[in-house]
Amino acid sequence: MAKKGRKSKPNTTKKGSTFRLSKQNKIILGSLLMLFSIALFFSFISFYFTWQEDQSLLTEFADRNKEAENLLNKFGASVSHFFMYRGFGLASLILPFLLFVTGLYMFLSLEKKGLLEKWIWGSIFVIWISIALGFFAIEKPLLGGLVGYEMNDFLQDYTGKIGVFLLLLFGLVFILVRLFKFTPEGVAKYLQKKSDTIASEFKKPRKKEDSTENNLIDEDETPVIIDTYTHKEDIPPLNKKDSETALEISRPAKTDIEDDLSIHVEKIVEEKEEKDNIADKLVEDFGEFDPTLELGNYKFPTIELLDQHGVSGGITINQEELEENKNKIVETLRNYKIGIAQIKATIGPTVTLYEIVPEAGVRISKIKNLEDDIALSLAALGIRIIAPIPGKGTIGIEVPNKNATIVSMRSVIASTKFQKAEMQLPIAFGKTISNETFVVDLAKMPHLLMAGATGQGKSVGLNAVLTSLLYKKHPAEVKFILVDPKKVELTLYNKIERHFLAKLPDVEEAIITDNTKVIHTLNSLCIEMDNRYELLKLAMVRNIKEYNTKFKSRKLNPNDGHKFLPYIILVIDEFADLIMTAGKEVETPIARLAQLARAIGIHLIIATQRPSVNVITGIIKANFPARIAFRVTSKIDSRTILDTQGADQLIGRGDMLFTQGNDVTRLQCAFVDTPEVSKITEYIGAQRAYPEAYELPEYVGEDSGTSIDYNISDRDTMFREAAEVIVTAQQGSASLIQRKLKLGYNRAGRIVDQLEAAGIVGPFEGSKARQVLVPDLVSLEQLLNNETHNGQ
Ligand SMILES: Nc1ncnc2c1ncn2[C@@H]1O[C@H](COP(=O)(O)OP(=O)(O)OP(=O)(O)O)[C@@H](O)[C@H]1O
Repeated sequence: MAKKGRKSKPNTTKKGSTFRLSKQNKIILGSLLMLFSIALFFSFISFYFTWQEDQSLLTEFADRNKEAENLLNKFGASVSHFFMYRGFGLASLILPFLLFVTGLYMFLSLEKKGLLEKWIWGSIFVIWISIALGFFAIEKPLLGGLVGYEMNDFLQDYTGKIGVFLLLLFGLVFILVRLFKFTPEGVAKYLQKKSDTIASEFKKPRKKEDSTENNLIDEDETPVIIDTYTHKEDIPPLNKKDSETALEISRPAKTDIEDDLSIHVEKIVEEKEEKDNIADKLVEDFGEFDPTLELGNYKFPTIELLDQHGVSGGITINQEELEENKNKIVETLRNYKIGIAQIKATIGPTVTLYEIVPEAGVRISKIKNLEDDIALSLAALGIRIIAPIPGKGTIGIEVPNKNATIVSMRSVIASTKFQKAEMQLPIAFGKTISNETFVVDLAKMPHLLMAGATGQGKSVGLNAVLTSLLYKKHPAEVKFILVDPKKVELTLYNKIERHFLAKLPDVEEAIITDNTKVIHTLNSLCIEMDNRYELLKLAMVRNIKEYNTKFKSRKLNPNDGHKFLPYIILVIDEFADLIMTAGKEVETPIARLAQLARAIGIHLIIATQRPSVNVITGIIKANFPARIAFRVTSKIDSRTILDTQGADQLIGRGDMLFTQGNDVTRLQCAFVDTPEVSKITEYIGAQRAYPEAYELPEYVGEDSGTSIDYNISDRDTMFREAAEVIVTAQQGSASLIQRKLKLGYNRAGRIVDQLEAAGIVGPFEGSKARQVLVPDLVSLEQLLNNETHNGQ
């Protein structure tokens, strides 16, 4: 079929082409016409200047001796005489133009569609112009030519001069309306646009070059009008319409009346999914979901509940001390032949940072090695040398102030930095060495490891974290799970149980002091984590923030199990104690939570006195990038917690190092005393609360086979000795107990099972000896004592 159709086509074209010129002929004829038109044009122009001289020659056309003045000689003189003098005068110039266009059409084999129209309009123009110029034929006969003069004369005989004028005017209107599509509105619009352009240009005459966009519009628009009037054939009528519409849209405010504006796009915006529509309607009717509404009258604790510790008015600078320390540093370094180019001091609350720029050629390691010597010469503890200070190119020597200033919690809470912090879980830790309030987002950390020897400020640090959050967060937004094996540090928070704490169902005390319950809570948290991930998946969001935003805008239906999710913060004080007694049972869920819980708003804060490697294991460390070190007793401990030394050189009492990756920042922890915490919790506790603490999912513990032996009274009489043997040898094998204590195989095996249940050795590992979970006899002592306390 297709073939047929294709075949028939050439036939028809062939038929048509019998009347048409071939392409070559078209080119030949086209170029001939164009050249002829050019000849005519030059003849006509030249005729205008030479017609008088050449007039006499017209009759002697055949005489070859006579030459005409016209550019195209006798031919030019004759043809021009015919068209210009005897014909239409100046209007004859249109003729070469029409011939040229026709020639061009042929030359380029263009569609001849508009050509006839051009000739018709061309002829009308010729007649109109020649009649119009015929008015002046007596003085200038060439203007209108003979035809113009005669026609003018003829018409004047019947209608008079005014009549001819009116007829010509009508002719002009006819041409404008038919050819240029002139309408009164079009003229008005064009004039309006012009005046706008002029007005705007007057307003900002200098900015013309900058506002290229406006210029483009203006420049574009003006020619569009002119184009449509002058080259109607070149631009199809549709284009013209388009350009007119475009004009209206681009200036709706100015060209349209206000009624037109009010019809605008709102209806299109309303076209949304049905689901969103419902959500929008709900939001419209009830407003966004407000999780704080249940405790709508909740009042955040006031700043007055916190005390202003130490001197008010910030740090006092002791000029003498500064000078003295500077001299000592310079002197010590000079003794070792290290010259200083520059020295600068920044006074912090606890330490002053002396930044030195050594003279050229001094090795940094040389200064670093002098740490002890500088400390000796300054006769001060806690000197820390940072060589070089990251990003500064200087060497820092931190020297403790003789009189440290206490950074009160009140000052950091009141700071603008904290008050204006746009963070999900802002924590004001304290102040930096340059006395700036240090605020970080726990949600970004996303978990925090805290270590420090006893009495160096860990508990105060934990309280600072909790206080920060209590000052910034509504009970609906954040929940704490507090694990406090010491039983005294966090008990104050009992008062806010129904506001801020989370607990397992059917558990009396929200604050967990019993290590066995921690395992249940951790597993329960893992279930909560899995549940939350499921909710996030259903809601098709990636994190808790997006989820809660979607829930607030009522796009998630509570009937599908969706609910507002508060952040859950698990705080464990004395983690070492926990891992010693529960080992893997604690480590595994903690590692799991640490790895996965960030997106669903569960954050862990773990504090330990003993930052040894068997407490802060590799797996835990890997998942806690944010770490805080208070003063520790050895360089090894410092390395364990921070991966660098320095924490052993701190001065204690809240002097701490914070790292969240690479940089280590020295901070003075904000001090919040127990009475202050007590006042805050009382203030919150006295307010209306939820009926219950936030309930965590129930966890049904798997009873392991060895748990029967957990009963302390059922233990073998040789249990303690066996434990000591195992811990001393750091080798968990039954044969060792057999040999050392001269026991039978079965009895030794039973004791090993009991040791496993007590968390002293790890589980059975085939041919390998069991892992010993307690590092030394002191820890063992502590563990066994704890057990007896808990057992009572
Ligand atoms: N930021 C601080 N500013 C001033 N003094 C502080 C600061 N932090 C702690 N201290 C002082 O150090 C003492 C011990 O602090 P804290 O109880 O926090 O130590 P800790 O590390 O928790 O000890 P432990 O591990 O034995 O519980 C506090 O009573 C207080 O006097």
